[in-house]
Order: sequence, then structure tokens, then C-alpha cells
Amino acid sequence: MATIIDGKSLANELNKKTKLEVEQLKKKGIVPGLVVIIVGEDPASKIYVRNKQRKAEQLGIYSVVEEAPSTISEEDLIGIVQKYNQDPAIHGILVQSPLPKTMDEPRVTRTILPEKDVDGFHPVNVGRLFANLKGDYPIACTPRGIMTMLKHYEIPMEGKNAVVVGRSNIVGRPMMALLNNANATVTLTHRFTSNLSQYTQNADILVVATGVRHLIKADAVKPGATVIDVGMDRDENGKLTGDVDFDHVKDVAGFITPVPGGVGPMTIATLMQQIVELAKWSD
Ligand SMILES: NC(=O)C1=CN([C@@H]2O[C@H](COP(=O)(O)OP(=O)(O)OC[C@H]3O[C@@H](n4cnc5c(N)ncnc54)[C@H](OP(=O)(O)O)[C@@H]3O)[C@@H](O)[C@H]2O)C=CC1
Ligand SMILES: Nc1nc(=O)c2c([nH]1)NC[C@@H]1CN(c3ccc(C(=O)N[C@@H](CCC(=O)O)C(=O)O)cc3)C=[N+]21
Repeated sequence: MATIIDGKSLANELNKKTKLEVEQLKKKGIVPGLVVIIVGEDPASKIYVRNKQRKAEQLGIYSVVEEAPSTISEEDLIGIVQKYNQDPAIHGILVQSPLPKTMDEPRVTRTILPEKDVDGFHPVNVGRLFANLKGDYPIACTPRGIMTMLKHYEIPMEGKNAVVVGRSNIVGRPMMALLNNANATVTLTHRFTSNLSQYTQNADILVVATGVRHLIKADAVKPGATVIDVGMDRDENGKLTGDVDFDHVKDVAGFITPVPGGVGPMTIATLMQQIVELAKWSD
């Protein structure tokens, strides 16, 4: 049976380090500050935002939640972002995704100053990542958190076959770049990939982020592979589950992340890590 990658306990460790960093910064008179901007009333989004705020407060990070109605205009939303661009108490700005369909989400993202872009979604930061630039810049939290897990469990990446399923700007694309920068041979697959399992069966590292419940079954996984499940799906009883058929894949894989308790907590912990880094870099 596979080793279960314990995202929750790794996230706890990372959060402890972050808390110490916050204490150090406070001695220098810097209080890391985060604003989460949420548009509309989606209950799932609201829960995530509340979780982020609670975690920030636990770690001593100053945290603001800005709730806007779904009827807000794009100009007014951009106005809110600009207000926090100017606010010296705020080091990280997160606009919760997705925005209402009528909005040009990339345009809103571009309005965030790259040095306050805690999600790493601004094209300047995406460009830095894709060019594998060294130096200090934010990176999308979910893929970065996954890299932290892979490193912690000493999963070899160099020269390995990595397959990413899903190509969103939040997960799949930055994941592709990070694995490539770590010298894996990366294949990026998506909805139009024909014969998906032909690729996944060849993966030493398989990262799945589609939102399709149990898309990946045991016969699609190479024995001994590392399987990272980003999906946050609901089964017929409303229970949280992933894009990977965990109960069967765990008998084939070498390492596997559970849902919940895998990638999710690492995403939040990485977000906290990155606010503190942004605060440090702004000094
Ligand atoms: N735990 C965490 O921290 C996070 C979890 N999530 C979860 O991860 C999942 C994915 O999120 P996100 O990346 O934002 O999703 P998106 O909906 O933005 O993207 C989904 C991607 O999956 C691809 N896809 C859809 N169906 C298939 C299929 N049958 N075969 C192969 N590829 C397919 C799509 O392809 P195409 O581009 O061709 O349409 C697309 O690239 C969701 O469940 C989300 O809730 C997301 C972010 C963070
Ligand atoms: N601008 C922006 N940045 C994001 O990082 C972002 C976003 N928008 N929109 C939505 C997705 C989703 N996302 C998750 C974060 C934590 C958990 C998480 O903590 N999950 C727990 C369980 C939570 C539960 O029980 O419901 C777990 O997997 O154990 C899940 C999903 C961040 N996202």
C-alpha cells in the first residue's frame, strides 16, 4: 500500500515556522497584512475565505476580508484592489476565484501590484516562473505547496516523467512550470487529450486538478507512482472527495495525497508563508 502524504501535518509544521517568522518581523516593526477580496455569495468560497482569515489570525498576520456584492461593477472592484495597492499595512492581495462570469478576471488580476500578488497570478510573476528566474517573487500557492510536499517526502523529480492533468492558471500551468524547473519531463494534459490513461500510466509523478470526481482509476496509474490529488469534489452524499479514486489507487501508488488532508491544507499554509515573504521583501 502507498505511503499517505500527510498534508495536514506538513501544513502544521510550515505554519509553526511562519508563526515564528511573523514574531521576528514584528520585532522589526513589520506586521504582515493580507486582504482577501470576495465577490458574491458562493457558500463554498465563503468557507475558504473564512478558513484563510482564521489561519492568518492564528499566525499573527493582520487580515482583512473585503466582501463585495455580485452586482459590483468591474471598475469598482478594480478600485478596491487599487485602494489596497496603496495601503502600506497590506502586503498581499488575494481576489478569490472565480469572479462572476461577466467580469474580465485576468484584467482584475493585472491590477494587483506584482509585489502584492500573494497568489502569483499576475502575468509578471507567471512570466518569472515560466522563465525559471531566480530571485524573490510569489508563485501560485497550490503548486508551490505540492512542491514542498514532494521535497519533504524526498520524491525524486530530476529526469522523472511528470504528468499534470488540467491546465488552469491556478494549478495545472504553474505546476507544469515548477516540475519542469525541477528537471522533470512534463506532459500537460486536458479535456482534449485523447487516451489520457496512455499518458498517466507512464507518470512517475501524477498531479490531477480537473474537478472531475474519481477521473483517475487504479488502472491509469503506474505501480509505485506518486499521485497528487488537487480535486475538491463532492460525492452523491455531499462528502468531500478528489479527482483520484483513492480507495483503489492507494493499492497501486507509491505515495498518494488524501482529500481532505492533502493538498488543501498545504495551499493555505503556503499562502501564509508567502504573505510573510512579501512583507519581508517589501522591507
Ligand atoms: N486543494 C486546493 O488547494 C485546490 C483545489 N482546487 C480544486 O481542483 C480542481 C481543479 O481546479 P481548477 O484547476 O481551478 O479547475 P478548472 O475548472 O479551472 O480547470 C479544470 C481543468 O481540467 C481539465 N479537464 C476537465 N475535464 C477533464 C477530463 N475529463 N480529462 C482531462 N482534463 C479535464 C480542463 O481542461 P480544458 O482546459 O481543456 O477545459 C481544465 O484544464 C477543482 O476540484 C478545484 O476545486 C483548485 C485550487 C486549489
Ligand atoms: N485567488 C484564489 N486563490 C486560491 O488559492 C483559491 C481560489 N482563488 N479559489 C478557490 C481555490 C480553492 N482553494 C482551496 C484552498 C484550501 C482548501 C482546503 O483547505 N481544503 C481542505 C478541506 C476543506 C473542507 O473540508 O471543505 C482539505 O483539503 O483538507 C481547498 C481549496 C484555494 N483556491
